[in-house]
Amino acid sequence: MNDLLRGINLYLIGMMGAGKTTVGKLLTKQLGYRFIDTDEVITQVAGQSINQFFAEQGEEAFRTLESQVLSELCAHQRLVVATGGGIILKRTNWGYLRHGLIVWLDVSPEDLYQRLQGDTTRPLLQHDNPLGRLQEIIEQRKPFYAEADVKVTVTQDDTPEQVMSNILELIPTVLKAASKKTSQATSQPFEDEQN
Ligand SMILES: Nc1ncnc2c1ncn2[C@@H]1O[C@H](COP(=O)(O)OP(=O)(O)OP(=O)(O)O)[C@@H](O)[C@H]1O
Ligand SMILES: O=C(O)C1=C[C@@H](O)[C@@H](O)[C@H](O)C1
Ligand SMILES: [Mg+2]
Repeated sequence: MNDLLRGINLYLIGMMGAGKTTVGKLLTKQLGYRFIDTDEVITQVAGQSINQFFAEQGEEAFRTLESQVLSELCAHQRLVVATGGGIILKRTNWGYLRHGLIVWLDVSPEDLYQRLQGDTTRPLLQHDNPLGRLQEIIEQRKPFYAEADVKVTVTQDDTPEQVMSNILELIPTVLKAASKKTSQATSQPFEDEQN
């Protein structure tokens, strides 16, 4: 697997509570990679919690800092990056994410709700109807998440270890498909010349 990945970063995307942090940490052990969480970096850089940041500086300022953090991670290799749930919203972020392999953890709103019940650290869920809010956000974001290289559907019975091993199984299939495309593209001019 490490030979196949050649040190490229893995970017985990998905809704808040999808398991990016939990599964990301498991993946680093398996791959000998380092773990980075963009939300944690933002918290450190800003010197305040995500909730405080949203309340005092607003979501737009958060998104700007999030992009800045992501852009700096591209310079590094062998990282598993757990991204913030909304990282997919900015087009420019996709340019950074595409430096590595993008893995979408797709979890139903009902399962997310179960996991996040009582959690007060996600500002976008401080709402009268958090399940309805989750459903709404997922509907808006699905087309963006679906642009990932790998989609992993996570069911209620999948443990974090199972999710990790599903990801590790899927990665070679996309990497091989990509290298096939590249070799076909580079062999094309040659064939043209012979014709
Ligand atoms: N496969 C799983 N099955 C059951 N619970 C899980 C699974 N993966 C993660 N969890 C639990 O769900 C909660 C959210 O997980 P985690 O913090 O890893 O999500 P996240 O995607 O990093 O969220 P955020 O975007 O808000 O940082 C945690 O309590 C975690 O223990
Ligand atoms: O889904 C979102 O927009 C967010 C998810 C979290 O990871 C944090 O980045 C923040 O709470 C915003
Ligand atoms: Mg997280």
